[in-house]
Amino acid sequence: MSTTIDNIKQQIGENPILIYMKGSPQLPQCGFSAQAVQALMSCGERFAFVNILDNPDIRTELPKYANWPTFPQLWVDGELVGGCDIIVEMYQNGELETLIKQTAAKHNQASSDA
Ligand SMILES: N[C@@H](CCC(=O)N[C@@H](CS)C(=O)NCC(=O)O)C(=O)O
Ligand code: FES
Repeated sequence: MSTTIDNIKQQIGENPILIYMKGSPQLPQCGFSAQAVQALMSCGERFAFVNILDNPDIRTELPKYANWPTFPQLWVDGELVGGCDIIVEMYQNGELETLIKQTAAKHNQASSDA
């Protein structure tokens, strides 16, 4: 039987750009998730999302695993980048787009080499 933590690890391992949020990118259910996903979408690359309102176990377990108490959470290349404040700040200073574009390019390269 796979545990919630196994599930989380698999999601983080398989998706180089992944946001845990409340609601969906098209219909965020909280202003923090809305701001964060808007910044992420502005970077123009594909990303995965998990709606934690549909996944109460992940909502409970991920903050402990991540050592980060709140949502949204942006994970890039298996590492926690941060929540809304950090994402918006990185978007405003250009770091988010650089990180997202580099990550997308790296993984597109990896899959075309495979
Ligand atoms: N300052 C936080 C704002 C996010 C936040 O406070 N999220 C709260 C309200 S949406 C949260 O996730 N609480 C835990 C929960 O709802 O499970 C950030 O930068 O991400
Ligand atoms: S759901 Fe109330 S602040 Fe995010």
